[in-house]
Amino acid sequence: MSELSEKKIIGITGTMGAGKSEAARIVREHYPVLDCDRVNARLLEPGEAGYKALAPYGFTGADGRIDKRRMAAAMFNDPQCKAEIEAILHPLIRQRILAWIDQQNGRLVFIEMPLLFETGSQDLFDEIWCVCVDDDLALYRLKTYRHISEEDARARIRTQSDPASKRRQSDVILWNNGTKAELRKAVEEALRKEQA
Ligand SMILES: CC(C)(COP(=O)(O)OP(=O)(O)OC[C@H]1O[C@@H](n2cnc3c(N)ncnc32)[C@H](O)[C@@H]1O)[C@@H](O)C(=O)NCCC(=O)NCCS
Ligand SMILES: Nc1ncnc2c1ncn2[C@@H]1O[C@H](COP(=O)(O)OP(=O)(O)OP(=O)(O)O)[C@@H](O)[C@H]1O
Repeated sequence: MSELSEKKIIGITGTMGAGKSEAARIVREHYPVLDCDRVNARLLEPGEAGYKALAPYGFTGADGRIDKRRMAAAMFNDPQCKAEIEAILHPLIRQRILAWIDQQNGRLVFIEMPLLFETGSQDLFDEIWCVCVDDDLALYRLKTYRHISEEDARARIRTQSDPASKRRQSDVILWNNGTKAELRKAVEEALRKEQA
């Protein structure tokens, strides 16, 4: 168990488009799951800590909200800008994760964290599950179902650590090259092992 608490804290990670959210949706039917992309989106809302800290970057649109397309274009075309923004947002995300963990009473809690390894966050977790998919299938799904251009998806994926290294560092591998029903089976099997 983590030194942070008596709970078992499980991280769900994987490359962009691997199916983390899909896996998390199934886990959420049984256990609490924190979605770090949502935590980050919240931090970027007007008045929130991330929004305030990013004011000098001029990403705010006419409606007073951060224009995420503009922010993504800046970040994924300029490694220096990306590093600066991450240095602002990642510690804030970590703070929110710790606060959320503290509020949970259950024995098992899950955190969906895309950049778990990239941010060196392994220390937060008792176990890490990695959702994996072939590269071409991830790009196809992102394009077809999430309407993200292949170019934008590739730009993000290029900056993430490679899937094989994520797999090597994970305790459980959930392959998602098949149907959603097959992913559900794999997730439910992993959950059964936790309950055993
Ligand atoms: C660039 C931003 C504005 C794009 O917002 P958008 O709503 O389009 O995407 P969303 O936040 O839902 O992320 C979708 C996926 O993009 C990938 N991604 C997001 N941020 C990053 C990053 N810094 N590096 C690599 N990949 C990333 C992840 O696979 C993530 O699951 C947003 O992702 C952001 O603020 N990123 C910086 C904070 C961060 O690192 N978040 C991810 C870890 S919690
Ligand atoms: N087995 C599957 N069959 C068909 N579509 C799938 C499958 N798994 C996931 N998808 C779809 O593929 C897309 C990408 O999956 P998902 O959003 O879960 O990935 P993710 O790893 O959370 O990506 P991100 O890093 O962007 O958050 C979604 O539209 C999802 O519904």
